[in-house]
Amino acid sequence: MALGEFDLIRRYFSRATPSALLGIGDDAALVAPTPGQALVVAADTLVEGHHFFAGTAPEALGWKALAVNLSDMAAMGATPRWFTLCLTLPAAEPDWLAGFAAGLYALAERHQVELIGGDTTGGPLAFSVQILGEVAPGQALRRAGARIGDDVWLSGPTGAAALAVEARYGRLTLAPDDLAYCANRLDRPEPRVELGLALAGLAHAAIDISDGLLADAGHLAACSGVAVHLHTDLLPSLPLPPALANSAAAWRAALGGGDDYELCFTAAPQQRATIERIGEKLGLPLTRIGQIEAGQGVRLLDDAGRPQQVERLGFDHFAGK
Ligand SMILES: Nc1ncnc2c1ncn2[C@@H]1O[C@H](COP(=O)(O)OP(=O)(O)O)[C@@H](O)[C@H]1O
Ligand SMILES: Cc1ncc(C[n+]2csc(CCOP(=O)(O)OP(=O)(O)O)c2C)c(N)n1
Ligand SMILES: [Mg+2]
Repeated sequence: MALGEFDLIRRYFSRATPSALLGIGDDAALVAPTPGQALVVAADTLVEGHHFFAGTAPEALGWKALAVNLSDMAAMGATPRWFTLCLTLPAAEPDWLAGFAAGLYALAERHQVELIGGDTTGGPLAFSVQILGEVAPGQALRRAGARIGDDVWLSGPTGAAALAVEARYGRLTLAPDDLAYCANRLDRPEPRVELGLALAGLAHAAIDISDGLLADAGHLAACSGVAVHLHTDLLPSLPLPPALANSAAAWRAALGGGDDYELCFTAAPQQRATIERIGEKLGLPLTRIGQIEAGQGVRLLDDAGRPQQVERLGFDHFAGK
């Protein structure tokens, strides 16, 4: 029996929403933000063929649709609370929908965010999530705010997801174990929500790495009116065999690949010990990769402090089209 639009919503996307005043089923949802907190609002879309490959497991898609939005909450130092989901589907397939919902709710439960509404239409496969969170107004982590002399930090290593993209386009061959690691980083990114919360009020500026380390560090530099100096010898290497981890492909991916959903943030050097303790507590490697200087843009320096020539790297939906 064909699954209708309203059956679909009821069956797969209507779990209880105890933290909302009114959840799914009316013309809109009602939420009451915590008094004194600022509401934090972000949205991100995933489109087949642009953000994910046709045939990607539905669990991974449900997970990632929410993960990329939670990552924006993390980058703001916000507590995520509620989200809406706009689904565009070529067909209503029960197995696919059950998988998508399982991936979505697995991550939602982990971060205690509730799906409170959305929209469902027919069309080419795409998902758009809008997320709502909260932060004490003065504590939000912004792209602006980096100060000259700050350390520049990065969570996790970057580049694995972009290596998986290269492999899936057939431009790179990876051994099965290496592909499994990279594909997991691409399909199931872990949004660094707890890190963002720990950094709120501590870091001076932050951004999540979606378009690539150099591009996103460039956004932080531009918003803060400073230069970001990054040291190639400080960049964390991927937990992959050295021949791959040190390859030109891994290097390009780490600097310009994107899809990492790690946080790049700046903080005063006096905070080093505190930040290292946060990393240990969260079991998340936090690496000091550079510092903030007067000037503009991003500079990449080798181990002798010599500036490296870098091409304009980073993901752009419209560049070159
Ligand atoms: N179509 C749009 N209309 C209004 N604001 C937009 C639109 N697209 C992006 N933005 C805003 O531009 C800024 C940069 O967006 P984006 O690069 O997508 O950030 P992020 O990497 O955090 O998702 C954000 O403040 C975002 O809200
Ligand atoms: C099929 C496919 N091609 C390319 C990529 C790589 N890719 C797509 S979008 C993107 C950047 C992030 O997407 P965007 O919409 O710019 O997110 P935002 O910066 O708004 O968070 C990257 C690296 C991919 N994940 N899948
Ligand atoms: Mg965006």
